[in-house]
Amino acid sequence: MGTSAVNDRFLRACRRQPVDRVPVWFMRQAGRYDPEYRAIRQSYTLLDICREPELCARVTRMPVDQLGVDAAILFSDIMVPIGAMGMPFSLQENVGPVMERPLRSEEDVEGLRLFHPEEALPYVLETIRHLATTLPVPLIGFAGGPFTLASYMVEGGPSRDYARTKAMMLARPDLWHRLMDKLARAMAGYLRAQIQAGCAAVQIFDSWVGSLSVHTFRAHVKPHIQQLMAEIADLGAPIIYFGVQTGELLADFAEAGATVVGVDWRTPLDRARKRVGASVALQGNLDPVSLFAPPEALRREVETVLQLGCQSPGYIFNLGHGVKPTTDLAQLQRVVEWVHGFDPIPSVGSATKEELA
Ligand SMILES: Cc1c2[nH]c(c1CCC(=O)O)Cc1[nH]c(c(CCC(=O)O)c1C)Cc1[nH]c(c(CCC(=O)O)c1C)Cc1[nH]c(c(C)c1CCC(=O)O)C2
Repeated sequence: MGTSAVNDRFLRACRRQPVDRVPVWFMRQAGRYDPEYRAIRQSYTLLDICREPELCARVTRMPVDQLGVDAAILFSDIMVPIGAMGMPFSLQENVGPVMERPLRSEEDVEGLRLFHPEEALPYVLETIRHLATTLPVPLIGFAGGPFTLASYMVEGGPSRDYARTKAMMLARPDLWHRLMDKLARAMAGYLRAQIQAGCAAVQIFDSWVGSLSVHTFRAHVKPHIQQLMAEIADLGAPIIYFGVQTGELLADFAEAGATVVGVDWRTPLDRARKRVGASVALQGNLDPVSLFAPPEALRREVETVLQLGCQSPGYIFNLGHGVKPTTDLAQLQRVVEWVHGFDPIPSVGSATKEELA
């Protein structure tokens, strides 16, 4: 692990160190846009792939070989550990996670198990151990954020307004805090195990946390996120915290202990930088829909994002949310080429090209 043969520009950017080129990877970079992935999905469900370490490692590696990205993200789903906590679910095509039975009562919360990752999800850790010694780039592990996981558990599936989740939060703050505390502790244990198995960094996908007002986020979620990140900080792996529509929460994300703050496309990266300060790195934030534009128009979008991102040290190029299933693979390849062709030097202040060589 961590040998010099591994391309480390992603980890350097996480730590706000000078880089030779801007690192790039894509949220949801393994998936349906890729014909090879679709072919595998003819014979295996998503959860089948997760449970087969060799196949899972192959799927994780595909975007590294095909796109030339600077990091791999473990192929899994934020719901995988929710099964291990005792809540069965299915992943339904074009819908998302659907719970067998939603979580609604005091007893439901008490019944959630704090699982041992090595016992409950050995195949995840086996996949990581295999990848950590064979990938040419760092491997990112991940977990869902407590609010986002709770939203699936309480609603029973995807939701537009998270009405039941917010109702529990406001009507039963005691119960809500017990649920958040359990989820934060379970995900901290899960992320610790992933890092110990060989993940070089982790991302917390709190995709739907941007649906909260700033004051409800601070009162009902932030302490648990802070706790989660504090519980894994001693391992030294960068922690990326990301959610959609979280422009107003970015300063709180940095304050809660993130090493890297993920930004969606609505907030310009220079504005995000002003909000988070100089002590964290930024990741984002090309609108995933711009990948449907003709190459010349896409290129202009990529350049704009790069110029804003590179104004300060510590920048990782990514989309503002996941790759859409109908995206053309060639467009992603072009983006990687353009990002790697961009001169990041203005972003590193006093360092010269010779010093970096
Ligand atoms: C909210 C969320 C989920 N899962 C995830 C999130 C957070 C990220 C985000 O906001 O996009 C995270 C996730 N899910 C998946 C990954 C794999 C790693 C990667 O390539 O990024 C990651 C990081 C595989 C997957 N997870 C899923 C797919 C697509 C379906 C499939 O291939 O069978 C993949 C590749 C299914 C899934 N699982 C979930 C949804 C909403 C869906 C999509 C439903 C659909 O459109 O069909 C829950």
